Amino acid sequence: MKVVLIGVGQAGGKVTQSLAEFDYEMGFNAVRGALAVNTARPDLQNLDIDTALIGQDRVKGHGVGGDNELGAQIMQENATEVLENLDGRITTEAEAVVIVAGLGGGTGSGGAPMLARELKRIYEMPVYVLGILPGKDEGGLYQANAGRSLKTAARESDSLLLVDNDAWRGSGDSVADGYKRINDAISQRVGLLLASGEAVEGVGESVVDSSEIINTLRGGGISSIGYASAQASEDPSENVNTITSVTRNALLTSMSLPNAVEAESALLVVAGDPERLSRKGVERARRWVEDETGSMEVRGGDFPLGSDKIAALVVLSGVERSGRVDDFMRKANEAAKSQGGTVDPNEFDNENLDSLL
Ligand SMILES: Nc1nc2c(ncn2[C@@H]2O[C@H](COP(=O)(O)OP(=O)(O)OP(=O)(O)O)[C@@H](O)[C@H]2O)c(=O)[nH]1
Repeated sequence: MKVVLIGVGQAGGKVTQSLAEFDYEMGFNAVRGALAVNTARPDLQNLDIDTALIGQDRVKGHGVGGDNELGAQIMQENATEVLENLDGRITTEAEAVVIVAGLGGGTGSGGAPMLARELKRIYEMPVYVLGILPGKDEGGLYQANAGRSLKTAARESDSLLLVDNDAWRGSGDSVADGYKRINDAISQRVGLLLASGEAVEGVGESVVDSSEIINTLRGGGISSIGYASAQASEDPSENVNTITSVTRNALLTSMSLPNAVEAESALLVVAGDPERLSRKGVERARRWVEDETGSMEVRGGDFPLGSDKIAALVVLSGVERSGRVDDFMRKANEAAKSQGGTVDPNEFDNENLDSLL
């Protein structure tokens, strides 16, 4: 799937750069444009992709210090300028736009949903938000910001792909090492998903294309992604079990939103050397995903890739009713109250979330 990426805020810019680099190094060419937008000048100076500094009149290039309402306002005032940076590429090259942001800060958390709204007013194509949830040890302001931003981003975009900062962090990692590992993991998983819709080798009926990604996410709400791989045998008949076991690992141990398995729809992409892939294995794994997620809408397909490994990439859509999202919203609500108690006590309850989605 050909996309334009727009990173908003510090985390958004870093992850966007990491995704663009992965796509370039792998030669996939799914990323047709990458722009980082921020209110903080120093965060942009560290990046090699195109950048746009906004809100200089308000914060003088210093960032919004976690104030996501200010982040949203600044984006609203500057959306036209941001879009001008990208217009040519969005209209001529892209099948979708992906906005990337950390949901805990100010610029990305407030700016990403606002930008999604502006893009949707102008373009027909899907607009997705890749949102990073603060880990459970991060401060109350981050949790409260993310709670608010999560609801709005899910409402304003065609799908909010959530990555929990605790999901792929190594146990002994420093904060910086942890970010590097998580950003690499995001790039690999999301990068492979985008590239899977662009596969050119061994084209056949079973190869995943962009429309399957778009249709899987069509229901809106919150989505998540997982990945696992294993060594493949040269004989495809010996890989039936390998395909089912990598699919189990991806869904049960490696999702970007852990413990959220129940879903409205799903996509299983099995990547590997076409000579080694087993149709029977892919179909068996796809049926297993149906049983596990309780979804009747599970798409499955291949991604031909020159490799001696087999990998499973699982995308779940409509996971907002999972206990994991409820838990997060409860904590965000408590954090919001302890930040000054200005939040409507019902704002984060589940029914309210349902009606917003
Ligand atoms: N995965 C990941 N998360 C990050 C990274 N950098 C920051 N974060 C997370 O992003 C959230 C903070 O958002 P930032 O992007 O730093 O903030 P911002 O949008 O630039 O907003 P302001 O700094 O308030 O102007 C926190 O939850 C951090 O843990 C990164 O490189 N990778």
